[in-house]
Amino acid sequence: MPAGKPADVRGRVGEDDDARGKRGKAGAPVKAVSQTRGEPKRREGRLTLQAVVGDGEGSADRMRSLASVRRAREREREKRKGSQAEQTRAAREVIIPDVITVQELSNRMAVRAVDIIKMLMKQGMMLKINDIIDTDTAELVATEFGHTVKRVSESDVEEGFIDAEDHSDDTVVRPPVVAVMGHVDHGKTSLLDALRKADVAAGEAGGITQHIGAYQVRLPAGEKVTFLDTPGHAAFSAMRARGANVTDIVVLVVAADDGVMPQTIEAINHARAAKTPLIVAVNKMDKHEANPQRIINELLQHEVVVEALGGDTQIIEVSAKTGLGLDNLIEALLLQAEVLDLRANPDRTAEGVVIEAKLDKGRGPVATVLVKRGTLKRGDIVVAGSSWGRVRALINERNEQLAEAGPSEPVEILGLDGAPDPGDTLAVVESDARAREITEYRQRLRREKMVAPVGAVSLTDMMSKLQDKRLKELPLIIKSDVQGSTEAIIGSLDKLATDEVRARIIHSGAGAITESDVQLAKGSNSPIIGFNVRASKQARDLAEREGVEIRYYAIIYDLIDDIKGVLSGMLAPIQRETFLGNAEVLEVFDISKVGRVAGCRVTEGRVEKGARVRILRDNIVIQEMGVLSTLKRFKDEVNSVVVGQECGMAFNGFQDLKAGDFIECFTVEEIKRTL
Ligand SMILES: Nc1nc2c(ncn2[C@@H]2O[C@H](COP(=O)(O)OP(=O)(O)OP(=O)(O)O)[C@@H](O)[C@H]2O)c(=O)[nH]1
Repeated sequence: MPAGKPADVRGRVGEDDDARGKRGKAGAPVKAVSQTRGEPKRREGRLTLQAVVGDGEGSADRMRSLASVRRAREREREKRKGSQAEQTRAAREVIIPDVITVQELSNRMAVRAVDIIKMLMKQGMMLKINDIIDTDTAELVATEFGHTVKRVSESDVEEGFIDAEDHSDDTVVRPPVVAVMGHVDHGKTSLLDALRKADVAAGEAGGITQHIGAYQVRLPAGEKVTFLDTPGHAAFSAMRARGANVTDIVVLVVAADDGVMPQTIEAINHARAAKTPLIVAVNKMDKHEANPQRIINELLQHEVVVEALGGDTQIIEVSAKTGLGLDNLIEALLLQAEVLDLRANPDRTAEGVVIEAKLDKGRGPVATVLVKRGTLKRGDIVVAGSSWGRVRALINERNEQLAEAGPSEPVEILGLDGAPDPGDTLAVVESDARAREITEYRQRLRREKMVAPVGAVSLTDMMSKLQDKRLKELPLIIKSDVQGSTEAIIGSLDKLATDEVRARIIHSGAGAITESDVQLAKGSNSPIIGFNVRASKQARDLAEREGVEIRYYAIIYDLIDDIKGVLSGMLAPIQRETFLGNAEVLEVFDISKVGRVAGCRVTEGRVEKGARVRILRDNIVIQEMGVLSTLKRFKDEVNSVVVGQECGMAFNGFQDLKAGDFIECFTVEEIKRTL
C-alpha cells in the first residue's frame, strides 16, 4: 500500500463527515471530524519539527525523532486502550435487528458514528452514516467495542407493541361503531346527516361542526353510537384491507323505490367477509313508489334473511328526508350492539385506528383516530403507521379540546410528525426512543420494500397454506365480462366441492376488477379471478402494493382446471404403507453413547436403514419408532439385512424393549389425491 494511502483515506472520510456536519447532522460527527482530520497533520508536524530542531546530526536525529514518534504512538495506543477499557466498562447489551444503519448502531452502542465508520474502514468497508449494515457486521462492530449482542429479527421491534388479540381485560361496555353502506344515491349521506340530528346537543351550540371522519351521537338516555361518516364500502374495506376491523355494525341503506342494486350486493359481500352484522335501512319510505316487501325478497336472494322470515337481520323502514323511523333505526343499532356485547378496557394504554389523516397547512399532520381500547390522553407518545409524536391536542367533531378520549370515541389528534394512512393502528408507547425505533423500522420497510407485503395473497401461497391443512375452503373473488359467465364459473366450481374442500366465493360480479375488489380480496385473503376482464390501473397498483394476486382467464376450462389443481392440493394425501419385513429381538443391550441396542434376527422379508419401524409385542403395536437410523451387521453399518440374518438396531428413547418383541419394518408413501 502506498505510504500516503491511509492519510488520503482518512482525509476523504473526514471530508465526507465534514460535508455531513454542514448539512446539519448531529453535533457528534462534526466534533469527530476535527479530531480525525487533525490527527495526521499533528503527526506530520511533530515529525518535521523534530527533524528541524534537532542537533544537526541528520539521520541520528531522524532516528530519535522516529523513536519519539514511536513513543508518542505507544502513548496514544495506551490512551486508546484506556478509552477502550472505559467503553468495556460501559458494556451494554446491544439489540441488533436484521438490518441496521451505522447511525442507529452508534446510538445503541453510545459510540460516535465516526468511530464505527473508522472501524469499518479498517475492515475495508467504506460506509456513510446512513448506510445499512447487516447483522454480522453490526455484531462484529459491537463486540469490537466490547458490547454483548442480542440479535433480534426485524419484526421483533414491533413485539409487544400491540396485543390486539388479548381482550381479557375488556370489561366495560363501549358504544358500537357503525358504517353506512349502500348503492349510489340510495341516501347514505342523507341518512348520516339525519342521524347527526338525533344527537342531544345537535340543536344547540356545540353540535357537530366539523367533519373528522366519524362522529358520536349521544342519545337522551345516555347511550352513544359512533358513526363513520365516510359513506360507502370503499373506506370500510380500505381499512379492513389494512387489517383494521373497526366497524361493529353495518347499516345497509336500500332505497325503497329502487331496490337491491350492484353496490348493495357488494356491500353485503364486504360486510359478510368481515363478519360484521347488517341492519337494513329501507330508505325513502316517504316516496309513494316505496315497496319494502320487494326489498325483503331481493335481499333473500342474496342470503340476507330478515327477522320476519326467520332470519337474524333487522330491517327498518326510514326516511332520511322526513326523519321517519330514525328512532327505530337507532334502537335497532343499540339492540344489535347489546347482542354483540361490545366491551373494552378504558384503564389501559390506548390503542386505536386511524380513520383519516391529512396535512393541514396551519396545524401540521392531523389524524382522526378511533380509540379501540384504553384511553388516549393529551401528552401520550403515540405511534401510528410510520409516524409518531406526542399528542399535543385532542379535538372532537364539536371542535372541543379534550383531555382524553375513551373506547369508540373518534378524535382528531395533533402532534404527529407525518400523516399516517387510514387503517393504520395507533398505539401509545413508553418513550420517544421506542416510538422512533418502531417508526424507523417501518419507514425502512416501506422505503426498501425489504419484504413482500404482509400477508400477500396468491394462489401459490394458498396452496402451501392449504397443504398445511390450515384451510379447507378456498376463498375466491370472481369478476367476469357478463353475469352469465360468472354464473357458469360458479356453477362449475360448485361441482368441484367435496366434503373436504370447496371454493368459497367471497364476491362475484360482472365488470372490471376495481380497487374495492382488491381491498375485499386483501381483507378476506382471497385471490381474484378475472374472466375476460382486466383490472383498472388503480386496482392493479393496489393489488401489487398489497400483494393480492389477480389471475386472468379467457377459457372457462383453464380457470376450472387451475382451481381444481389448488383444491386438490387441499386434499390431505393418502399415506400408503408397504410392509418390508419383521425381525425378532433376541437380546437387548445398553451400550454407552449408543443407547439401547437390539440384537435381532430377520424372520421375514428384510429390514432397511432409513425405513420406518414399529415394535410389536404379541402382534400388538406397542410403539411407533419412526425411522431406523442405525442398522449393523457385526461391526459394519449396512443398508439392509435379509431374512435369516442377524443384525443390530439402535433404539433410543424406548426403555421397555424386550427379547421376544418383533420389529416391523415398512415404508410410507404419500399419494397425492386429485379431485
Ligand atoms: N324522498 C327522499 N329522498 C331522499 C331520501 N334520502 C335521500 N334522498 C335523496 O336521494 C338523493 C341521494 O341522496 P344521498 O344522501 O346523496 O345518497 P348517497 O347514497 O349518499 O349517494 P352517493 O354519495 O352519491 O353514493 C338526494 O337527492 C337526496 O335528497 C329520503 O328519505 N326521501
